[in-house]
Amino acid sequence: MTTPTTTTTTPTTTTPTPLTAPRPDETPAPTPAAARAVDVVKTYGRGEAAVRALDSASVTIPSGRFTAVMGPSGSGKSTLVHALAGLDHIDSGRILLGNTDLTTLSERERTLLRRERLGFVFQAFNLVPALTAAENIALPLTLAGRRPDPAWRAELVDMLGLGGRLEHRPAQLSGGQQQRVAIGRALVARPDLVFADEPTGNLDSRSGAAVLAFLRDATRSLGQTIVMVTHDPVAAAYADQVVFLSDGRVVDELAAPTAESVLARMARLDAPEGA
Ligand SMILES: Nc1ncnc2c1ncn2[C@@H]1O[C@H](COP(=O)(O)OP(=O)(O)OP(=O)(O)O)[C@@H](O)[C@H]1O
Repeated sequence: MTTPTTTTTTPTTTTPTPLTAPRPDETPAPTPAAARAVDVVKTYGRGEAAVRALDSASVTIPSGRFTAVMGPSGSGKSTLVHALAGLDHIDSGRILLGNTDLTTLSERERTLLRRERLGFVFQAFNLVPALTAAENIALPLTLAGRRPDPAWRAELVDMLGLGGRLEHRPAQLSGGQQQRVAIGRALVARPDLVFADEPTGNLDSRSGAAVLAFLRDATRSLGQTIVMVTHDPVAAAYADQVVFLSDGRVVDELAAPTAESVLARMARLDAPEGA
C-alpha cells in the first residue's frame, strides 16, 4: 500500500478549541463541526497480536453535511465511526460531539448521549421483527418515554414513501422499505448526527439509490448531519465530502465527489507500495 502524500486539513492540536472557531487553514470555517476526532489511537489485542486500527486519526465532521468515509478493507473505517459514536473506548486522543468530549463521559453517560443525540442505520437494517414499521420508527422516542411529534412523523413517513406500509412488520417489507424504516427510526428524534454503516450493502442498486437520495435529501432539506461508511464510489458520490482512511489514518478529503473522482483516489490508496 502506498503512503499517501496528501494529508487531511483537520487540525491535530490537542488543545481544546471552540468547535465553531475557524480552522487554522480556512477562514472562516464553512460550517461548525458536528463532531471531531483528534489524534485518536485505538489498538485491538495485545503484544504481538496487537492491531493499531486507528493511528492518530483526526477528522472533522461538518454540521448539516453528508460525509462519506472510505478506505481499503481494514483501514479503520468502522473503528473510526464507532469511536465517533462513543460505541468503543479509545486508547488516546479526543472525540468531540458538539462541545461534549466523549472521552470524559462514563459508560452510562455515553449510552444516554447516544440515545438522545445520535441515530444509527446499519447494513442489516436491525429492525425489531415483532413491531410494525410505525412502531419501529417511533422506537427511539418510545424508549426515551417521549411521544413522536405527529407533524414531524407524518413529514418523515411522507418523505420516505412509507405511507401504505406503516402497519406492516419488517418481514412483510422489501429490503429497501426496511432500510427506509430504519432511516425513519434514525431521524425521528432529530439527532445531532446519524451514522450509517454500509446502508446500501444489502440492497439492489435501485433500492440503494433511493436510500442514498433520501439520506442526501435529509441533509439538504432538514439540515441533518450524516456520516456514512461505504465501499461503493457511486454511494460516496451522493455525499458532500468524502474522507479517506489508510492504515488507521485519515489521509485525504474530497469535496463535491463524483464516482470517478472517488474511484481515482481509492485506486491510489489501494495501489501497491511504489506504484
Ligand atoms: N474486535 C477486533 N479485534 C481485533 N482486531 C480488530 C477488531 N475490530 C477490528 N479489528 C482490526 O482493526 C483494523 C481496522 O478494522 P475496521 O473494521 O475498522 O476496518 P474497516 O476499514 O472498517 O474494514 P472493512 O472495510 O473490511 O469493514 C483491521 O485490521 C481489523 O482486523
